Amino acid sequence: MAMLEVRDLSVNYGVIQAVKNVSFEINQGEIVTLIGANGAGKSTIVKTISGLLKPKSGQIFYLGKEIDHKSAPQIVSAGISQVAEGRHIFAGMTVMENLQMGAFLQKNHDEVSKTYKEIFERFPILQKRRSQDAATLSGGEQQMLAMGRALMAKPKLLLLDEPSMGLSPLYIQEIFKIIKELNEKGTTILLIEQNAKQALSIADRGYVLATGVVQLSGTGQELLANPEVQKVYFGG
Ligand SMILES: Nc1ncnc2c1ncn2[C@@H]1O[C@H](COP(=O)(O)OP(=O)(O)OP(=O)(O)O)[C@@H](O)[C@H]1O
Repeated sequence: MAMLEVRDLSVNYGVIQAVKNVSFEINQGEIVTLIGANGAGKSTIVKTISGLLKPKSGQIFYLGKEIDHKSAPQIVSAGISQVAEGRHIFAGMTVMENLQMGAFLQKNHDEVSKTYKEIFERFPILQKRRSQDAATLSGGEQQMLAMGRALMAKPKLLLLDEPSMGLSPLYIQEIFKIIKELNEKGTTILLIEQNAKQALSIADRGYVLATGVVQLSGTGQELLANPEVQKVYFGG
């Protein structure tokens, strides 16, 4: 059984059909990437998995249970956390306060303290900046904070929407390294990226989306070697 199964999913914004009969699955322990141009429907899929949008038709199953009718907090409680595109940290709050917001569903204080420790080990810069307002962080640090905040909920499945967006090459390398390490430590990952080459090189499997439809799928290596992917995404 797949950890997450998206089955024949269609999502509309009014009359705009953003996602059309999309099906894919994520197995426990995998990094799966969805790649595609602007407007392909990637963010819409992520928002629908995390309960922020409702499908027009189709179903989403998580660990065998249908979740597409559940609320966003119920989905976080079930073990799925999202890091939204553009990060959306709370700019007027400190780093520590932002992390606290990520633990809003955690009742066990000892467990929360342990999670802080793990986050600070993973992102030492956040510990260094813990009393600073989040607005004063660099773009890369804000991305780390957004990831750290999502990890405070101890997700089994982490949804990352364009984590490399707007970052300098050095930070992009760092973020991809962290994603790989998180996965090696047991977090299953859905990675949405425009940075197709890097996403496919760390992904077990990938799906290529165009105008709301899955056009290609395969292992990360197969898609990297695919002439069509090379032409469209890597410039030939
Ligand atoms: N709130 C909205 N209202 C109306 N249409 C929307 C809305 N959000 C997205 N869309 C449309 O839905 C389609 C899919 O958008 P989506 O943001 O899911 O694509 P994406 O692949 O994530 O693109 P990007 O890489 O630019 O974030 C696009 O045609 C977009 O214009």
